[in-house]
Amino acid sequence: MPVIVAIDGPSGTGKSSTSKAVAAQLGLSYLDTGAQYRAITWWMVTNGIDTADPFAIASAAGKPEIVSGTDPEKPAITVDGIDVSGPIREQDVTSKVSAVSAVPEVRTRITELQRAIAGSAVTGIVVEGRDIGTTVLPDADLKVFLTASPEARAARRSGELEGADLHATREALVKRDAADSSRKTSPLAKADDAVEVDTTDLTLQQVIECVVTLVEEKRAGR
Ligand SMILES: Nc1ncnc2c1ncn2[C@@H]1O[C@H](COP(=O)(O)OP(=O)(O)OP(=O)(O)O)[C@@H](O)[C@H]1O
Ligand SMILES: Nc1ccn([C@H]2C[C@H](O)[C@@H](COP(=O)(O)O)O2)c(=O)n1
Repeated sequence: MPVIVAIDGPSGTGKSSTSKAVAAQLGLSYLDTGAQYRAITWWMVTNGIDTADPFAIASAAGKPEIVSGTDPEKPAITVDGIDVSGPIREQDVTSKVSAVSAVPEVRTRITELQRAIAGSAVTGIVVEGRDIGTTVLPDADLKVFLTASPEARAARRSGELEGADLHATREALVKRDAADSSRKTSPLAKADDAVEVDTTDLTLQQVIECVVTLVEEKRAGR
């Protein structure tokens, strides 16, 4: 039986790093759903769609073809055949992704893709995002909700970007979390049956070991 693992949480809590490592260690597929929302945002920006206009976003939501790779060792994402793994991490996309991902037509489209990918994972999959445990895969075998203090998350993010301002980084991620948590459709939220792991004082390796143990316990208890 394939094992389905949902990992949700705010920005910078370690979802991607943890999910990739857990999937690689356990021989599972991996899906970065944030990358999918970033990819559709990139397409909107590139095609001159006004990202402040939910109606314009809704009517264009069905147009781009988004293809996600599921190999945790080399995550890949294309839009209409173009590799967008670099451009989707740029500041312009990051600042607009919350607005685009709040549009219900966008969520319906991307959720369908996510369910199809999870359903075809032969050994199982680790899917990370904001609404995986609550909405996309409510029957997941294991749900984990990662948290960390805004200070720890900002320090982690600033470490990735040369010359980043810690205060500005903290403000930007708190603002994005607020937008993602307060949208009407499928907001960032912990599922009632998710295991919450506060990663503030844990190393990445400790978080990975914790989640691997939780998956193994689930598998053993089946
Ligand atoms: N427990 C940890 N201790 C220290 N650094 C960590 C920890 N977990 C993750 N990191 C580092 O923090 C940064 C952000 O991690 P990651 O991208 O996995 O977070 P995320 O939750 O997926 O963020 P986002 O939702 O914004 O994509 C990375 O540089 C990663 O190496
Ligand atoms: N399941 C998801 C995943 C992501 N989003 C949105 C909200 C995030 O701010 C944005 C980018 O995610 P990241 O790459 O930082 O993990 O995508 C969402 O609404 N639902």
